[in-house]
Amino acid sequence: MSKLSHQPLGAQLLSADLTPHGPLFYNSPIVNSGYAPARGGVPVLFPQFAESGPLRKHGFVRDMPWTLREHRQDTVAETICYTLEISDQDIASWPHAASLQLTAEVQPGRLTIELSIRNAGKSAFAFTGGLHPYFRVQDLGQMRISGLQGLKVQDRYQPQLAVDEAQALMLGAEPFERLYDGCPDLTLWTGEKNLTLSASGFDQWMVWNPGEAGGRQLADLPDADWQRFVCIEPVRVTRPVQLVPGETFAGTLTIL
Ligand SMILES: O=P(O)(O)OC[C@H]1O[C@@H](O)[C@H](O)[C@@H](O)[C@@H]1O
Repeated sequence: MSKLSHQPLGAQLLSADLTPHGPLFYNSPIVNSGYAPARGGVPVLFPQFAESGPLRKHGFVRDMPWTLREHRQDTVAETICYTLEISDQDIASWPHAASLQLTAEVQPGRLTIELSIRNAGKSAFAFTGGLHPYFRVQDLGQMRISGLQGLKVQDRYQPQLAVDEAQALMLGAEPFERLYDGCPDLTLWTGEKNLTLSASGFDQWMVWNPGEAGGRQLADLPDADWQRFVCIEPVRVTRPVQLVPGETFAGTLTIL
């Protein structure tokens, strides 16, 4: 039986069943009509994180059809690989050429997701972005994240906060959006299990949840479901990735 489900739109991983933990990601039951990414799973953000530049929010590749190049499964592991080629003519506001590849591999006790981006054009470009996993939690009030203590932060709702001093991060009904300047290994207590999150290539964690009122404003999220996930996103935001022609960036997220 398949452990991964995914869709070509945005090369979005929708679910991953990790032995012995079970399903890792939240998926909204409200399916977006038209060509929009699903609310849940793991959207890919490129070449702009959120509203940190002039392009559309979170960039454009989550709204583009990728090509499934490989789907392999044996008794131990299951692997998928999607690619996307962008030419310098495709997006008027971003006249660059890039080859993107998203691979996900699940085996007992480990899920690895890798995003690689190659500058396939003739001039250098810079980008921000990353992976946007919606980790499923039993109840947001029980959820804890440890490993963030001592990191410098930029908090959307508490701009005066400079450093996170808490031993474990807990969220409530207020909206939460905090960019941590560093990407150490984290432990996520979901209310049912401890997951270890590690990243490479990315250099910041973004932690996001819309909160109760913010969740109600998201048309593709049932009113109570803000309590069922936390997004812990390995990203590049403050220090964009610079790629000269032919150069490749690789960023991974590993979940144990
Ligand atoms: O609703 P979207 O476009 O998928 O974005 C969800 C959230 O994603 C987070 O990464 C951002 O920090 C938030 O600002 C944003 O609201």
